Amino acid sequence: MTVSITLVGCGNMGRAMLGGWIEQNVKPNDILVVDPSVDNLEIAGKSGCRTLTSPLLIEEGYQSDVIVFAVKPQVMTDVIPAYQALIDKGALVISIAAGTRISVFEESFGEDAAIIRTMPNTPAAIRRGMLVSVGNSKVTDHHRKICDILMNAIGTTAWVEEEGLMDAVTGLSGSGPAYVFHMIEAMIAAGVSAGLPEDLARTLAKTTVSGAAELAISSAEPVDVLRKNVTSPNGTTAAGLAVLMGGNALTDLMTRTVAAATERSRELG
Ligand SMILES: NC(=O)C1=CN([C@@H]2O[C@H](COP(=O)(O)OP(=O)(O)OC[C@H]3O[C@@H](n4cnc5c(N)ncnc54)[C@H](O)[C@@H]3O)[C@@H](O)[C@H]2O)C=CC1
Ligand SMILES: O=C(O)[C@@H]1CCC=N1
Repeated sequence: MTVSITLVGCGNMGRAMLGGWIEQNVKPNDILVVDPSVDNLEIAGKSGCRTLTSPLLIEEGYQSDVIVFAVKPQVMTDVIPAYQALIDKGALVISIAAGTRISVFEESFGEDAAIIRTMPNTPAAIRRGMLVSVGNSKVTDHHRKICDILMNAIGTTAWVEEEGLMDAVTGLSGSGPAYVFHMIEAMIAAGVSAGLPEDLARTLAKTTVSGAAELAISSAEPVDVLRKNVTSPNGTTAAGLAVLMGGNALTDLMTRTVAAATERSRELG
């Protein structure tokens, strides 16, 4: 099945998805990108897709199977009314905005519109994203199939049936890459402070995080067993983990981190 896509907003996340779709052989001809930023359109245009700075420039006969809204939550209500004609022609709506509820789209497009809210993350750019979706009652199996085609092209997908879960999804996997990047930054700084040259510390930190994540995904063992496999009795890892796990330090910090992001997602709604 081929899917024609209108991508509204081609910043960090729009670009990540676009890169993944093109890499997965979605035809550039089947993609229209709308974004007022000429710089961002220039980058998007390099993939061969069509680009426009405004929805006012969309020709009358144009239609697409799906409109993906990838603009900031704060401007969403101003942006979406200009796409009513495409919705009237039957386009499925997918929004990736943090916080913005399905009801915001229903209020603008009417209750018959099929709306999916998806939370991706930036590793979608290398087809390693995590994408979680929830749909309204107008979303059919056909719509789910369209969404799955787009999202499977750029990562691992899951559906939830309860929209309320999307705030915690956003707090964990949507924002999660930033937590991991910061952990890599902290590991580099720690390596330097332990005496390593910065270049070497950077390579060691990135490769260790990437290798450990790959092992966690590919191994049949649960992650706590993988952790124990590294930890020799009275060895170096035990000494390090006594700091990281002492008083539940990292778990407490991560719980507060995800809770703060989850709460912010609720506020944005
Ligand atoms: N960056 C991330 O890791 C993730 C972001 N999101 C969501 O994705 C959405 C976009 O976030 P980012 O890409 O990070 O922001 P961004 O600021 O990088 O991109 C937003 C884009 O929207 C464009 N834009 C502004 N007004 C527009 C309009 N009227 N019509 C079309 N395009 C317009 C901007 O020029 C820009 O290119 C947000 O709603 C965010 O919550 C979701 C998951 C992860
Ligand atoms: O920081 C944000 O609001 C967006 C949503 C998830 C990741 N980035």
